[in-house]
Amino acid sequence: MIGALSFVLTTGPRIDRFRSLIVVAVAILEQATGIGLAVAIGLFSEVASGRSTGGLVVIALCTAVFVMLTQGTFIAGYFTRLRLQEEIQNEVEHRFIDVVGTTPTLEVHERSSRSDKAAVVRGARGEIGPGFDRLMWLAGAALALIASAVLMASVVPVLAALPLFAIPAVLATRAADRKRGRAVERAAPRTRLADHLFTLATTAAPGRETRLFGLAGELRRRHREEWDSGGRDIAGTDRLARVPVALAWMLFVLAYAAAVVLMVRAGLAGDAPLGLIVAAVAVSSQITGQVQGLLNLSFWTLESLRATRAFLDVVEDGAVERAAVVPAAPVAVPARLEGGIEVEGLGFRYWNRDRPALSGIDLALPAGAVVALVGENGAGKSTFAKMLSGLYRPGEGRVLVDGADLAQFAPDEWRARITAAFQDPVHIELSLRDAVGLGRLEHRADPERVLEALRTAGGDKLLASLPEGLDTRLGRSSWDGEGLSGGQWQTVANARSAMRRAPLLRILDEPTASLDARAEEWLFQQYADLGRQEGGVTVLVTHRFTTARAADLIVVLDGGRVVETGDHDALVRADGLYAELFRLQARYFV
Ligand SMILES: Nc1ncnc2c1ncn2[C@@H]1O[C@H](COP(=O)(O)OP(=O)(O)OP(=O)(O)O)[C@@H](O)[C@H]1O
Repeated sequence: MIGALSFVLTTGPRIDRFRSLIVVAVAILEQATGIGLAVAIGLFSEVASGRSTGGLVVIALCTAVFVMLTQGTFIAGYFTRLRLQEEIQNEVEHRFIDVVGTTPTLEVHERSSRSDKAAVVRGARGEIGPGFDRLMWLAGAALALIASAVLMASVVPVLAALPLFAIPAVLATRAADRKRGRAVERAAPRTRLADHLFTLATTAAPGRETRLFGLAGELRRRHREEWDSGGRDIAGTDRLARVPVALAWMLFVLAYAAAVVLMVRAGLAGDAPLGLIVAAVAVSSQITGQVQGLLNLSFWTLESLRATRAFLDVVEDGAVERAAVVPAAPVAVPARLEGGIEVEGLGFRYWNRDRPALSGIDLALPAGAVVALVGENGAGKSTFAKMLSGLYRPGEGRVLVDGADLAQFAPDEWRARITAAFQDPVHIELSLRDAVGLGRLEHRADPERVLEALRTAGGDKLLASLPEGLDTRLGRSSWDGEGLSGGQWQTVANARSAMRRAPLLRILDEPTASLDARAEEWLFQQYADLGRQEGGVTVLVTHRFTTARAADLIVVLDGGRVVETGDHDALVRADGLYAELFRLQARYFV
């Protein structure tokens, strides 16, 4: 929590010192209003008892100026406070994007110990921006409470101890909040699932299937179930945790009642001037409000601190991963592949799985070769492709690029030299020029380069069909753009991957799944020719044996292991799993 506190205290002033100063001033002045008015009433009654008209006028004027000053500062400072909160929020969100969007591996999205934390931050990130403001108001409220205690103590010294009776209530609230925080973290997998169900039920892409299968009611029911079961845990924790808060609060009320009795007695005994007693009684009437305010502010401040701590955890985990994955003195990625990529004893297990997804993989992928990865669903093809791109860290073994261990490369540098197209590509809803050009940021504005990439991916027909050519807006979820078919989105993604020239590794993870036969044939031929000319390794994950048979090397995976390798003729002769799967598929085409 100390780290979160120091982050909250320093981020505001670092981003905007002037606005932070105003926030501090407003927080303190606003809280001083009650005390100031109580003192004014005390002075008023003192002067009134001396029948001094001039004195009364001066005090009335001073009171009016004081009220105008405090309320004016509050009103004038309102937008400054909002603006500072937005600035902090912006900074935090940008940093979150930097960390979560650039960690070298996919662990932050897939390893639950990390993805749950990231989900908590996504859900509670709105609490981080107001953290500085809440903390300052909390400090202001604490100062006001102390000032009230001093005033009351000047009537009856023992009353200085009154705020101490508020401490158990504050501590109990803190403890209750900590328990709530843990319950929220425990409920994170359920809330994430509820979010997913909400997205399924309310967004465009799944809308077709949810209507066709009449899923709205079912999704609503499950969403409610997940939400309720997560919420029940939080509510149950809240209920138990609030009991000590209520008891501590009662203790304070009793102490307050005793304080009032003591002050009235001092007044009757003539132990203090009338004005002071009036001010002390006036201030004591505010104590409950002050303590209540203090408790509310501590709750909200703790919410901010908790969200900040989760954010800092995500940042720290990202830094730990970076330190483990990015070598201090990286080896340069070769300009061109000479020998090829070798895989030695490669093994990998997903974090929530008992069985490895890949084990004992030994392979040589020669430079310039087209390598087809085939195997049944769940055999490990996509996992292997992700290992080659460095998106997962090998549990065992290593990947060698021309003899250099992939782990010795800077991940960004390696990824800048490879390219990939996936079966379920991201629909980048921008102009066609951007959706393709983003494959190579440096050349995204170069129309020749974008057109060439579209040609390579067989996107000429798509381009010709769009009303504004490269400037056509794509997609209908984010704006009123051109709707594309599944195959057309796939073509855009394939073109994006073709923006990178002469990659050392080209991963094609079923990029032809939604393409027609002609488009698939064209695409495969293009990539095979490019790969052979440029000398990189082309890894093609496919279920279509008509495509796989043209590869230079076919690797058959089964249960995370390589069970066969060779070219089509050799594998058919070997009459193993490949031959069986090939015959099964061929049956439908002859
Ligand atoms: N993110 C993940 N977390 C946990 N397990 C996973 C994850 N992704 C895949 N797996 C598991 O790893 C194994 C290999 O999956 P992978 O996606 O690599 O198979 P595949 O051969 O590409 O399958 P398909 O042909 O269906 O695309 C499967 O048992 C799968 O359930």
